[in-house]
Amino acid sequence: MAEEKGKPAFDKPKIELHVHLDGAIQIKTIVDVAKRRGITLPVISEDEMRDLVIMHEPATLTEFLGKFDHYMHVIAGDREAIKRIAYEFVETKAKEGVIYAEARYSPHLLANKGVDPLPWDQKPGDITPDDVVDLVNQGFKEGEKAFKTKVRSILCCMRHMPNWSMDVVELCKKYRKDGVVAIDLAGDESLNCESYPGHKRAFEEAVRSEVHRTVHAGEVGPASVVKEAVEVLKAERIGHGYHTLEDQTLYKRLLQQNMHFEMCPVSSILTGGCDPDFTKHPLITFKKDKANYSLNTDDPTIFNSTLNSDYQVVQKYMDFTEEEFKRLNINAAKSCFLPEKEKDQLLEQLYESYGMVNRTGF
Ligand SMILES: O=c1[nH]cnc2c1ncn2[C@H]1C[C@H](O)[C@@H](CO)O1
Repeated sequence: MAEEKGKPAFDKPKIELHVHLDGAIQIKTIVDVAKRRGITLPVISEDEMRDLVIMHEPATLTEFLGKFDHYMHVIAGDREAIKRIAYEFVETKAKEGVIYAEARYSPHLLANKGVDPLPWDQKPGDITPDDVVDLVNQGFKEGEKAFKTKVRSILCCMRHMPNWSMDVVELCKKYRKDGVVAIDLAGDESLNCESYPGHKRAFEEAVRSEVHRTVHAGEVGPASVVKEAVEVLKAERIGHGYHTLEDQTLYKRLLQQNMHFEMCPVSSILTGGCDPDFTKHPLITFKKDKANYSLNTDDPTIFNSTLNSDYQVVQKYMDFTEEEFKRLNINAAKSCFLPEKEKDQLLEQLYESYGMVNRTGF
């Protein structure tokens, strides 16, 4: 995918709200850690590993989710590796011109203790989901010091693991003043919440405890999943949401409510969420309607992309202008899950760098 080359599509400070930490690991890190831990990978070189992990053609969400099986066992259950991926994440985002990012991950998928079932066929160890959050926090904090980009975490519940979800909301509560800003629900959207009440209970607790909420919905699944996210799980933002357009009543209502949509253009094609012809992309409608949305990479390792490739795609195929890039980043800052004071500071930073003296215009 990665277009890159030449001048970035939007060479100004950016905000990214939808990116999976475990979908943004450098291939070199995977190969290095595997060597150090004596883990045999299915291939030997970095190039072969890249070829195995990257999605080259549009496929399905299930095929895409299968890509994590190739490397998660290398990072999970290793303190040094978990901290390292967090630190390197900040470095990458700083290079991309991101001044604030919300990175998401499932603490359970990186743990090797206190998680049932143990993921990735690991041997039991001593890293709990709570330890994972602490390690990621350490990596982000050290990264912020070194690279000046601020990163906060969103903790993911996984659709197929409803018995983990109460743990996830408790971790969000425990770390709310220390790096964690929200809860999410990720994974296979065909598993709805009626059949998996664990998620509903966790999101009810999130509402009760004022933990911010975003939900993957309408990425490959129908508008009804978006409706469930908003009405049952009380989502404040929607991850992807392309298929919301199939229910015009819902779409109009969400437009009116100024719902934020976390859009991931490159991802949307490769997961089979949207038609591969970018000129027919739902994002064009969201833009025309001046909706509240952000642009995001989602899983840059697997999509072989950078934030700039997402910006390039919308510039090339959807006529995005510098004005629209500014507008959507301001909307992203307004819709981020930081405490109000920090949000205001972030907005100030954007207004200043965008030369918006009177702070209005959109
Ligand atoms: O685009 C996505 N849709 C649904 N689930 C996803 C997507 N990207 C990553 N995930 C899953 C796989 C990861 O292991 C998990 C937590 O980041 O979230």
